[in-house]
Amino acid sequence: MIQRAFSAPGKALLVGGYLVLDQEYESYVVALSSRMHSVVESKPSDEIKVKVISSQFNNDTWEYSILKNSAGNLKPLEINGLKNPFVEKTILNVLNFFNAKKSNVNYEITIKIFSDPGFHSENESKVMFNGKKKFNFHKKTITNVPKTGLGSSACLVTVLTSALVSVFLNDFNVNNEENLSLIHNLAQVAHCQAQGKVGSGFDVAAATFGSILYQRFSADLINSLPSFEDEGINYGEHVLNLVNNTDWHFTHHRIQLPKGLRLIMGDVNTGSETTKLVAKVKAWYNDNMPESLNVYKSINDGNSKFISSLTIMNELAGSNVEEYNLILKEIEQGEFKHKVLTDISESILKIRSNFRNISKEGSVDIEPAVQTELLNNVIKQRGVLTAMIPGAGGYDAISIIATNDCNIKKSSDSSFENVTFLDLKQENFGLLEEETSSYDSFT
Ligand SMILES: Nc1ncnc2c1ncn2[C@@H]1O[C@H](COP(=O)(O)OP(=O)(O)OP(=O)(O)O)[C@@H](O)[C@H]1O
Ligand SMILES: C[C@@](O)(CCOP(=O)(O)O)CC(=O)O
Repeated sequence: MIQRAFSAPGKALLVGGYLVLDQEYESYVVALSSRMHSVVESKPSDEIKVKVISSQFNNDTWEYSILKNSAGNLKPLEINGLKNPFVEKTILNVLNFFNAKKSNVNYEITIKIFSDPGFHSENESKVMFNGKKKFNFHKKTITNVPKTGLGSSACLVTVLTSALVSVFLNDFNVNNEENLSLIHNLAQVAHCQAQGKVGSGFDVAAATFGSILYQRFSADLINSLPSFEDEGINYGEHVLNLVNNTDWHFTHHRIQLPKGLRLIMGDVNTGSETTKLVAKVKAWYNDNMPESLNVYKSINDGNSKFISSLTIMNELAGSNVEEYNLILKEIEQGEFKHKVLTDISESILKIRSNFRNISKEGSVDIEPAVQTELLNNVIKQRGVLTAMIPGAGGYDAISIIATNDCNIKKSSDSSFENVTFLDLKQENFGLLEEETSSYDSFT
């Protein structure tokens, strides 16, 4: 019995929301310390069987037998009629990919999934700690536990893809760029198919590659895949060609927040309305051309200035420590004189102002008034560089970039009474292989 373990980080899209749905625009995505995990056990078998267990959520279990249809495509069938589209599509795409490569897929595979605190509401849960990992256990099934917007499905698909690929690809190595690209491409296909739509994919990209500047791939790459049910279609060949032999023309460049700064995530409400918000913004954009294009270009100018200013801070931290320490002191004192600080502050204010205009014109709550008031109070705090509403916006979260010593989390200011500051931080790395012993007593 071979055993391996993997983990992938949640995400926060700091700038680039909505625009990143268009290949033209770049986004700034921070990977978070809340991670999801997969522990895989496999042994050769006379036929392929896959069992996925999520013991934290009422011991949810999905068990698949694999059928071969008339065209030779492998179809996972959950033996108890249970549904988890993200698990099913991941198994479908990985199996058909390796089947097309003529790899032996006859293994009995058991994969245990774990999610760190942070992905879901901790209410009505029991914390279990084995001395290495801490997980919350719920008496409810996964779909009945409120989510927090960190990208649980993207992480699930990424760690599940990695677990399965590690069974069929003996020398699978998360430090190998080609292997990472394989995981990314397979996971994007499965995630989009499971969601029934093609978002920008920033969440799967962050789960795979970590904190990144990200520009999306063309949705046509995935939308043009045939269905594995299509008569006479060798689905696996199409997946193999898309995943291995196609340039996706997307970009991901590693980033990290400048030295001495950290990300603080505030949870304001559970649940996110991303799909509805995206539909409303798209309608506003199409109904208000060409003015809406000008608004997007203004937002993109803000995004670019934010990104370039953080790059300058990273360079100064290395090339001019004295100047950089003065910059950090200005943030701590709440008096921005240095151009790089005024540029960052003004770029986010410009982005937020444009999003408030879209909110008003499109009747869509990207930055609702209550969040505007909260953010305006947050940025007055000493040690805070800037603050924004991550991703699609709405009511559920705020992101803050602050100095390591900023004590906003301990503030008694009544403005923050509805904010739960999450116990997580930014991480640079995406997919990691973990020590299987870290999960002892949970597995
Ligand atoms: N630990 C887990 N075990 C099994 N399935 C999971 C787990 N975490 C997430 N999922 C799957 O992902 C689904 C949630 O994905 P969905 O796209 O609805 O939200 P999301 O955008 O990923 O959520 P969020 O960004 O809030 O984390 C769950 O209903 C479940 O099918
Ligand atoms: C609105 C969008 O650009 C970002 C959504 O981010 P989040 O799910 O709210 O973290 C959608 C997308 O990129 O797929």
